[in-house]
Amino acid sequence: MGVTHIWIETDKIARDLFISRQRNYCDRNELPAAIGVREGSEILPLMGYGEQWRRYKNFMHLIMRHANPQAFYGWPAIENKKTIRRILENPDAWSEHLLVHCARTIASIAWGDPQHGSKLLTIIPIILKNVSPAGPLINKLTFLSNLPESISPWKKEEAARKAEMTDAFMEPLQDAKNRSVQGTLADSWSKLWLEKEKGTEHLDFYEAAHAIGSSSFVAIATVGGPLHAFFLAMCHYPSWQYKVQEEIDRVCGDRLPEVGDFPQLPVLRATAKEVLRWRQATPLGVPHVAMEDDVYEGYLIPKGAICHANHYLISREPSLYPRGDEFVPDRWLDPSWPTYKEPLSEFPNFRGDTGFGYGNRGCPGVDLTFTELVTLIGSLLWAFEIKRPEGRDGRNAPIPWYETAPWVITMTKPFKCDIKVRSEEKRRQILTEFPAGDNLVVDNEKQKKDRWTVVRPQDKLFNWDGLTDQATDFNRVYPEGA
Ligand code: HEM
Repeated sequence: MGVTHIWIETDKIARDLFISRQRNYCDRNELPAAIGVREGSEILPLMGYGEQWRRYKNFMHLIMRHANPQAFYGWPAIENKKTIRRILENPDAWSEHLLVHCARTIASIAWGDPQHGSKLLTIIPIILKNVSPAGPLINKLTFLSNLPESISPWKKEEAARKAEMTDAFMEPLQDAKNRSVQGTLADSWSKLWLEKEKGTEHLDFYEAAHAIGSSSFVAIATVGGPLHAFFLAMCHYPSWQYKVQEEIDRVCGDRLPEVGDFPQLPVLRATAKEVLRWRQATPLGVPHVAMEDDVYEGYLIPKGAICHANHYLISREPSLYPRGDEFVPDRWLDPSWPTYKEPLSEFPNFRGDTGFGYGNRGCPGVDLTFTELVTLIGSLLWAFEIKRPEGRDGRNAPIPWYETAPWVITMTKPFKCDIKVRSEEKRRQILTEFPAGDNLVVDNEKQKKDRWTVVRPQDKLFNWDGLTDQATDFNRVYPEGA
C-alpha cells in the first residue's frame, strides 16, 4: 500500500528514464489539494498523460514557434524599459517590480495586453500553494481527500479556485477576441489562435483559453525566481558585476541590450545561465509518474511510482559542476571548466539545460525564458549598480545566502539592497526616454479597478500573498571560495 517515491540524483539516470524511456514516464500524479487537476483539461503542466495533454502540448509548441521566437513581438523589450524606470523611481520595491515585469510581459505575449497580468498575479498564490507538499494539510494527510465535499474545506476551496482560474483564463481570451473583431488586437498567442494561423485551429475556445492561460501563469514565478537570485548573486559576488558591465558598455553603449546583441554578449549569457544553475527555479522538478512496471539497473520501478528529478543535486554533480555551491559564471566561458562549449557567440544558452526538465514533458518556455532573463538582467546592469548596503545599514540588513519560500517553484526571498543608477546621464536618459509606470499593484482598496486588481499591504512591501516574504535567515554558510 502507499505510494512509491523515487528520487533521481544524476543527469544520466534522469535521461535514461525520462528521455530514453519517455513513453513510460510521462504521466503526472494526483494532488489532494488540487483535486481533479490531473484528470481535468485546465492546467497543462499538471495534466495526466493522454490525448488532451498531447493536443495542448502540440498547440503550445506551435504558438511558441510562431510567436516571433527570440524577440516575442518585442514585448519583453517594451517592458524592460518600464521596469528600469519603476526601479529607478522606487528601488526598495525591486521585488514587486520584477514580478510585475514578468506578469506584464507574459500577459502581452499571451493576450496582447499587459493589464491582464493582474489576473495571473491574483490566481498564482493559491494554486502554487495547493500543488506544493508544504501547502494545505490534505497534501500531507492524504486520507483526508476521502471526506465528502459537503464537509471538506479543501474541496470547497478547490472548487472556488478552479472557477476563479477559469475566469482568469477565459476573460482575457474573450477580450482578445473582441479586439480582434475591432481590428486592434496586437500580435500575441491569442491572435495566432484567433486567426487560425499555422495550424493552431484545433483547440476550441475553452481549450485554447486554458492552454494559453496555464502556460502563462507558470511564466511568472519561474522567471521571477532567477531574477531575484540575480540580485542575490550581485550582492555576494560584486566583482563579477563590473565584468558584465564592461561587456554591455562596449557592445551596447547608450542603449539597452537587445536580442540581436546576444552573439556579442557571452559574459551576460553566462551570468544568466549560472543564476539558473546556482538557484534552481524548480529544484525538485515536476514529478513524472511511471505508467507501467519497469526495471532499471536491476531495480523495480512499480507502475504509479512518482519519480522526481532532483535538479538541485543534478546541477551540482561534482564531475560536471565543480564548486557547485558557488556562483561561477566563468564555468561557461573558460575552457578549463567541464561545461565550457564553443563557439562563444552561441554558447552558453539555455537549449538543453537540464533545469527545464526532460523528455516529452520538458518545458516549452526555454526560448522565452532566455530572451526575458538575458535582456532584463542586461538592462538592469546597463542601468544600475546593485550591492549590499554599506556601513550600519549593511550590518542591520545582511544578505541571506540561500533562503526561499517552500513552494514547488522556489523563489529567492527578497532582501534590502542598494540599487544606484550608474551615472547622471543614464538617470536623465531613463527619465526622459523610458515610459513611466504602469504598475499592476495598487496602494489601497479604493484604487481597485476590478476584482483582479492586486493591492499591496498598507505601508509594507508587496509579498505576493506569502510567495515573496522578506528574508529573515541571515546565518551565512558560505562554501569555500565564496
Ligand atoms: C527559469 C524558467 C523556467 C524553468 C526552470 C522551468 C522549468 C520547468 C520544468 C522543470 C518543467 C517540468 C519538466 C518535466 O516534467 O520534466 C516545466 C514544464 C513546463 N513549463 Fe517551464 N520552466 C521555466 C519557464 C517557463 C516559461 C516561461 C513557460 C511558459 C511560457 C513555461 C511553461 C511550461 C509548461 C507549459 C510546462 C509543462 C509541460 C508539460 O507538462 O508537458 N515554463 N518547466
